[in-house]
Amino acid sequence: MKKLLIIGNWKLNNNKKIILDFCKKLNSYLSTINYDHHLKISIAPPILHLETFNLILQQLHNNHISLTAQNIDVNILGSFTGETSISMLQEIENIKYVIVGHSERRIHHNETKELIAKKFKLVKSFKLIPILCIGETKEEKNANKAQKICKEQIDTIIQLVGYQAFDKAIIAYEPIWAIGSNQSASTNYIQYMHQFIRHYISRYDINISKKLIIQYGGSVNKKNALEILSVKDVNGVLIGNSSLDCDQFIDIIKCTKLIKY
Ligand SMILES: O=C[C@H](O)COP(=O)(O)O
Repeated sequence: MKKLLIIGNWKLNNNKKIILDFCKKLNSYLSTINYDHHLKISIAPPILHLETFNLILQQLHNNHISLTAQNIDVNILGSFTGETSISMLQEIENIKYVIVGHSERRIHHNETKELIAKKFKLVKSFKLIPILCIGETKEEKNANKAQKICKEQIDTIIQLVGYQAFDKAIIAYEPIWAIGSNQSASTNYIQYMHQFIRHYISRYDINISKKLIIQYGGSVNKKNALEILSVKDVNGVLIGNSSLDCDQFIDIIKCTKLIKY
């Protein structure tokens, strides 16, 4: 049975009232099912709401939902107005994962591969789990460069941290053209890219590659989740829009029960 990690990335959405309702509903659903420990569920609210989310989870005696940070600064402390550091995040009890290199940060905040590698290293050194987002643009896909782009994004991490960095790390393959488009990549294409990523890591270490969690992200919804999660080399999904609605998020979780191994 493969491990599955389902994460809702709320990006810049939702408020305290919605968090409360969402947590109650999701927690009560999870407490009614026979919880499968091959399945992990996490939510990445805006950083401002992580502490609120955490307090609500504690009040609900939650055992099933962890928290993910959408980003961190590359500095640990100092004069960096407006930033949040990894050491501050580490104080929040339920935080487990940190997203690094999301394409929206690469594009809108000019994050370079080198900066992302530094953030990845920082997350590892603070014993949290980095989720490295990689993926190509439509133009790069059309030019047959998708694998080259993903390889380069992985290589920058390996150059700074070594291939061992991918032990207990996560890669989220998110083709930029599929994000927020309502049109996910086809399952054949997802397997083609995920297999490539796993094979690429296996050239360094076969055991790390076998255990590597590779999530898919890009217009996952309750209609396509089952077929995407059933793809051989998919170990979970990173969900944007469809994670904002708790009912739809629960429907996606329900799909994990239907996967045929
Ligand atoms: O982090 C999530 C991804 O960017 C996917 O977003 P989406 O599900 O809205 O396409």
